[in-house]
Amino acid sequence: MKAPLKLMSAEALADHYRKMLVGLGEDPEREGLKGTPLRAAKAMQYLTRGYHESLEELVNGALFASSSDEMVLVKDIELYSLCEHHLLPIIGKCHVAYLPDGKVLGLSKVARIVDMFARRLQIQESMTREIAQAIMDVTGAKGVAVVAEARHMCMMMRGVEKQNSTMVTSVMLGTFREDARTRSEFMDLIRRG
Ligand SMILES: Nc1nc2c(ncn2[C@@H]2O[C@H](COP(=O)(O)OP(=O)(O)OP(=O)(O)O)[C@@H](O)[C@H]2O)c(=O)[nH]1
Ligand SMILES: [Zn+2]
Repeated sequence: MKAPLKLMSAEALADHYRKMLVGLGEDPEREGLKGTPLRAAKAMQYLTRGYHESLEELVNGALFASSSDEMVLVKDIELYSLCEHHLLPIIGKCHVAYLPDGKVLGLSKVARIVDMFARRLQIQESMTREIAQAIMDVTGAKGVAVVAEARHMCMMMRGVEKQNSTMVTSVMLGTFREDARTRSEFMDLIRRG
């Protein structure tokens, strides 16, 4: 997913929030709302900051030579994203595994890669695929598996108003796709409490 073509300053974006408040029948000059347009603009910029991050800068060389060819799994990484249809939160967790091929990635970088794609306007399917592909590109692993489990506020707070459904998406690349045993080892590990 590409970054937006033209970026606005927080102040310019705040003007739009001010208009939105008026459109919603509110008074943006009342005491409680005075700072809100700028705060909301900055919050939205923060929640979409993933557009402006680069994989290279984020990984910052934290790739280490290793002869291990055993599965590396980072599970239960918190996920906060925004759905591109309603701009409402997607909240959940993500499990990322890879089979190293001579290189392992700094542990925190796995979570940073998840955030880089979560902090955009997303649909869960694309986000899952983008995370998997990025882990593959960075590590040159033999295989990558990503499972995301999330709740969509657009389905809970409005619309169909279902409070208990979770969307689960998975992307398997390389060995995880080709070898059922590797895939089921991963699935067993993430299901374990
Ligand atoms: N596949 C997929 N769908 C999503 C995701 N996030 C939101 N949606 C869905 O996007 C769809 C948009 O449908 P529309 O009919 O255009 O919008 P809507 O009238 O607000 O739909 P309702 O939510 O059913 O009220 C809805 O079915 C949402 O549940 C996502 O990450 N993946
Ligand atoms: Zn939505």
